[in-house]
Amino acid sequence: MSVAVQNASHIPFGFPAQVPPRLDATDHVQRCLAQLRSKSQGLEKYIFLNGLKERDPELFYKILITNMMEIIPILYTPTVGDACTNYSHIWRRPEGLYVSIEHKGRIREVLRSWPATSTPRIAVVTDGSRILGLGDLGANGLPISIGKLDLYIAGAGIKPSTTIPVCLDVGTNTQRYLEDPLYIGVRQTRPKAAEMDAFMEEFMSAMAEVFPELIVQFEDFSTDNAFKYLDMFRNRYSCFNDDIQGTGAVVLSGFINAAKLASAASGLPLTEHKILFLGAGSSGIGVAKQLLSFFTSMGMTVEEAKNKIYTVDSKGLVTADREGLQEHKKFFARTDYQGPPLKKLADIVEYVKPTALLGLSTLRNAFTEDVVKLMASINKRPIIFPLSNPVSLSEVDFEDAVKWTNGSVIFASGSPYKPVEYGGKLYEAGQGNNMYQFPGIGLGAILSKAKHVSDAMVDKAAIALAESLNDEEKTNELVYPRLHRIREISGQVSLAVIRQAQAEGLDRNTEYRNLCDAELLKHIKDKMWEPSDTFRRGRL
Ligand SMILES: NC(=O)C1=CN([C@@H]2O[C@H](COP(=O)(O)OP(=O)(O)OC[C@H]3O[C@@H](n4cnc5c(N)ncnc54)[C@H](O)[C@@H]3O)[C@@H](O)[C@H]2O)C=CC1
Ligand SMILES: CC(=O)C(=O)O
Ligand SMILES: [Mg+2]
Repeated sequence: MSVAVQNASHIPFGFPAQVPPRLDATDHVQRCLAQLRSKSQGLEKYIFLNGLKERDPELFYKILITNMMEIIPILYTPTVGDACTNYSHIWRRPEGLYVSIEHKGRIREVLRSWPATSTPRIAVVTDGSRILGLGDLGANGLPISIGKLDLYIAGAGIKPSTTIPVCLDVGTNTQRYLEDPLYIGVRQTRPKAAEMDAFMEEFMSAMAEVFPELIVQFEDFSTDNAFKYLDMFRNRYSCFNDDIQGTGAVVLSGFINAAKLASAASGLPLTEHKILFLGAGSSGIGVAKQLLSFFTSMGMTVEEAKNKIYTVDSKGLVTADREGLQEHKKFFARTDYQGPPLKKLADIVEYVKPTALLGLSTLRNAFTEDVVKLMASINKRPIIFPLSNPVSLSEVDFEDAVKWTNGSVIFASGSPYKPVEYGGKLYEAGQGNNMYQFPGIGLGAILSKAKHVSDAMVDKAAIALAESLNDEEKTNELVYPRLHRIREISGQVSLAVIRQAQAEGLDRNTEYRNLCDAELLKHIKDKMWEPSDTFRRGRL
């Protein structure tokens, strides 16, 4: 092997660096994995991977794509939660786009400074105000945008250079960050609604002007703003909200598969299921709306479908007679409950007798032993989905759910759990996380150049995911496909999204209209970016 000389600018005093004579690309993958595995803490692994991505992005993505089960929990939930919480302290280099409240009036200029080497196609945009279930992390929220985009790249083959991770640095209401001398964001509290709305207007119109081919994914905005900005922008720009729509779609699809398993055991038709949500925020209400849309597509009236859904917030069962009820909670507020407010979850489960209990509350261990056992006494196969992230906020741990239901639980969680052995059988947890949806929704929107991301496109994405289980996964009673198939799944989701965009005339790229499904699927797969296998071979 020839020995090349690298002119690496980080070598002190300008000495040229030399690649060792026996450096082999395949061995180097193993070397990097060994270095990663030698670190005991999740955050150290995150920092290591981040450094690898800077040094050798092709190698980083190769390792990610070929080791998803191991790497995704580091770059994404749960470890990305630690990375965000500590971002001001672990920050090493610029790796995304910060648009600050101080840039008001000149946001276009700031966007134009983005060093794009390809036409930008997808941006994940957070304002850091509700990162996972960890609250207002301000400018520390950037790693969530980066992590989501790494999933776009690994899970749907989006070309890295076409992605833009964005954090809107508009302040934080978290006192410990405002007092932290190393905090990297503007040191002020969040603006009032009118100022924030004007900022968002300028930002979105600048994004559309500077990056006309771009889809915007809103991520981890606090509840009110999540709903508000989706409503404000969804018919004007190509955008969607991952926490409302992506989560809605992924949980609907897991619910469909879980309900089939539960109904097979109980004989109860799908239309007789009752769903209880702990958490009535952006994701809880997003999922409830997606379920409503599914039930109505099965022939139910809106009232009948709504009647299947119960929501609970920090004050208990959400009822219409409650004073000062927030706007987004009103639609699903119950009008049929008479009696003193129901506050305890066990009492609410006793009253509702749900077939499915879904947690999007950020409340660790909210599904207590008595609640889980009650679900198991009401249902032969209780559906229990603790969906809050990261895993430290999960409403119930997988092992407990299996044990307390004597193995009858149908389980999916927001963050990953390892398989559990119980009574001589191995149980696998599903991962009900929007990562199964947004890469395919985004890819479909990018390829079709969708004018908007419609509700029907999201509905179709959910059904495509539900139908993507293969025979092995069905035999093992999984409710989501195995993660290593994510590219294949994203292809199917993307196909469904493109077809729906065509049906609604939202596809600005009309070239795919004449392709049959098999041809279009092949085309989608051919479009997926792959890291080069050479990894810097040119320099080795
Ligand atoms: N698995 C997935 O793909 C996703 C999971 N999530 C997770 O869902 C959680 C919630 O996210 P959002 O809905 O956006 O947050 P949010 O702040 O909009 O909503 C939280 C809801 O939980 C309720 N809540 C809080 N404390 C409670 C208590 N003690 N008892 C009952 N209810 C309580 C609140 O009243 C609110 O309705 C987060 O942990 C987030 O990471 C969010 C999106 C996707
Ligand atoms: C998964 C996700 O989007 C969240 O927890 O916010
Ligand atoms: Mg989110």
